[in-house]
Amino acid sequence: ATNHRLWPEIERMVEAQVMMAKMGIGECGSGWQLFAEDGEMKMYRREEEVDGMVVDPLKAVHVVKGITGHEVCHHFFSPQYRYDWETTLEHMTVLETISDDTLVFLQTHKRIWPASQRDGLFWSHIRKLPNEKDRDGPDIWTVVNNSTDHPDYPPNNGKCVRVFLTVCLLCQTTVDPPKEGMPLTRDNLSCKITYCSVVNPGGWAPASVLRAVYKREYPKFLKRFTAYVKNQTQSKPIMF
Ligand SMILES: CCCCCc1ccc(-c2ccc(S(=O)(=O)CCO)cc2)cc1[C@H]1C[C@H]1c1ccccn1
Repeated sequence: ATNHRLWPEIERMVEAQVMMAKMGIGECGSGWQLFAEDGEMKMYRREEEVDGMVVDPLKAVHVVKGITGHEVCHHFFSPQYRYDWETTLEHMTVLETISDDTLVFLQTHKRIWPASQRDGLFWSHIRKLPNEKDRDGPDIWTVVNNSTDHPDYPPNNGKCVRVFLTVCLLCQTTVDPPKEGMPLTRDNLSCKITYCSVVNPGGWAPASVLRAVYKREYPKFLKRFTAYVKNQTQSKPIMF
């Protein structure tokens, strides 16, 4: 729905986030340090603080066989799967359905001692993008999540401290064509996933605690989420 109050912001954020996600780590500016690696998954972060609070930008790249970018983005965007893969989630509500590709979420995350509990209120938008490199190749799919306001849920008015986040999941599918006359199967699929996130914890939390939490939670999240998508799709028809 292009006539919604958030539309100009969504357009601007999607364009900016997709451009950043497409850039390699080298081009993304200096200061990226590899902090986690597991097979094809590589996680980088930049150490940044705003008003003394850790807001380390994170960029992860991963290559997963047997699934498509559409399937990855569909399972990331759609609320009905979220409790299955988002382990730090305590509660999730869809506050607004702006259109079938744009939702507003309110999420409370489990408290991480000794910091106080956090919640996040953000719009989430899923979009298919043309594959510029290979016109007749599979499309690129992306989901962008960005903090927003909602009149009924002002920040920090209850038990939770409101986090401010911007997240971009960008997926590029590659099809390795089967032998002449053989059917296309999931063995011919590979998906390059780029996950970028900046989470401002919203209120003070010890830098050492935050960095330890991110170091533990982000690799776990991406591994668990991609394994979940593989599991959910393995016996289903391919969704391009
Ligand atoms: C003292 C801790 C303060 C920060 C707590 C917090 C809040 C939200 C978030 C977060 C919110 C949304 C997203 S998402 O990618 O849009 C998916 C939808 O859920 C992702 C991560 C993260 C964390 C930090 C736990 C850390 C953490 C890291 C990866 C996963 C879960 N938790």
